[in-house]
Amino acid sequence: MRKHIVAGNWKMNNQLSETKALITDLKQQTQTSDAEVMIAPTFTNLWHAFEALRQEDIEVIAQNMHFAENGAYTGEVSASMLKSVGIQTVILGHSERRAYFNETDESLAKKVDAALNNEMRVIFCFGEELADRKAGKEEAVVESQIKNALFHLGADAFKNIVLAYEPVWAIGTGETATPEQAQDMHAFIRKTLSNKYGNDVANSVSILYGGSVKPNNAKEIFSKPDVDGGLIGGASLKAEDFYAIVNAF
Ligand SMILES: O=C(CO)COP(=O)(O)O
Repeated sequence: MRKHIVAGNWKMNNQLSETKALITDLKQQTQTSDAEVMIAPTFTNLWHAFEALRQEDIEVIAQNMHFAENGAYTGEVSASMLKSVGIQTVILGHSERRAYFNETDESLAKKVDAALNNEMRVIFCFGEELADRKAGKEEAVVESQIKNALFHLGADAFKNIVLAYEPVWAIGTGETATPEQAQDMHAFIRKTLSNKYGNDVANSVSILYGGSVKPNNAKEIFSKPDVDGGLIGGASLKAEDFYAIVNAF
């Protein structure tokens, strides 16, 4: 049975006081689903969030990290630094990182290796742009993003990889992929994994959908057989909305 996961990507939102307030609200919510729940605050709030949620069933995860262990990389944060403040999971390859910070499949492959070498879990994001979909190239784009960043790994590594399909045209736009579009792509992703690593690996990897998931559409998206959870942006900034999505399983 694959794990259900609902992760809130807070992006560059919430100062410390706002982080404290949102965590207080999150603690008051009731979980009725079996989903693993995660939140990804910005770097400056990770330690506070980790300490504040130590006793709760909410994992605090990071939005990004550098591939080097340490050294002259001004402004960057390494895997071991994240681990030193309790963080075990990192989001890598978000489309905003690819678009605004020049992240490439090659640099992402190095980041994935660094995270796994530090025994961290990776939520690896990818997804096509609107022009790709209009040209009918969405599967080819997704396949190359996955192959280039992950297919150097051995099958065992996939125990610590979660995939997140986030079509760029659906992020922050209010436009969601239809549940059928999400299912079709998730099934294609699983087939791509199966062709390389076999059915056991393909069937064990959780594949999340991200892009304008809201309380009113989560249930339908999560009802699809190859959708194992969601990576939630805007709606993760309000505790009630986030838990309405967590409980949509
Ligand atoms: O980018 C996302 C999660 O990583 C999705 O963001 P929205 O839910 O705001 O569309």
